[in-house]
Amino acid sequence: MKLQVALDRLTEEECLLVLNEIGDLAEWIEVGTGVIKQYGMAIVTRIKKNWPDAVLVADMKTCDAGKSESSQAFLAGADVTTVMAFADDRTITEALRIAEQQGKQVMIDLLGVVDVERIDRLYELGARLFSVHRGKDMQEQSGQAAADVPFMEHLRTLPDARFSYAGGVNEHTIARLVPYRPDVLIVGGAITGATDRRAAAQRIRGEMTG
Ligand SMILES: O=C(CO)[C@H](O)[C@H](O)COP(=O)(O)O
Repeated sequence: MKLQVALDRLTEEECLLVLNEIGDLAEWIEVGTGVIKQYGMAIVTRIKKNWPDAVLVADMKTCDAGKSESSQAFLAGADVTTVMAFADDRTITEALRIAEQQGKQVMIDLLGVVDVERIDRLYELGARLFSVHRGKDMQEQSGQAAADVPFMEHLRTLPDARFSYAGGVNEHTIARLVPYRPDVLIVGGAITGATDRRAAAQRIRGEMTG
């Protein structure tokens, strides 16, 4: 299980500061959608240059123009770009085609998906990396997304499929996720918003392996 640290709602300098503090504890680094909107693709390039060994995820959340947005992300230095599961099939296939051409990956964000049939269709289209995602605004409601567990169980049955889990993961909620063996755990605020970020990241890593 890999740790992906999500850089969300931070300034460029804060992103670099966070990575200096905890970058060695995360195998995957995500440049958040809002950060990309604020600073453009240049911040993806800058982070890749400073952290060349990490798997760099540009959280583009593409929902149209799959070819051009995926190309943009990969050209900037991303290893993985995100595409929304509800996008048109053509958007998905174009993003997957560009990724394959360039030896990169597309992570399909399942935010908003309510049935496993869509997951099966995405798999049929060639998607192999998924993100089970409980959105920031969804987290305002109590409880977990009803589909989280069925989605994780279903994804485990698909040959070669890998998945991440994102949304409200912290040292308390992690215990319920570990049994489903996500390939990547995405953690944003619980690390970036902690007073002692390194201690928080270390505790989360401890929960992942322990
Ligand atoms: O949009 C995201 C992933 O697509 C966020 O980066 C992810 O949900 C992490 O957020 P947090 O841990 O703060 O809830």
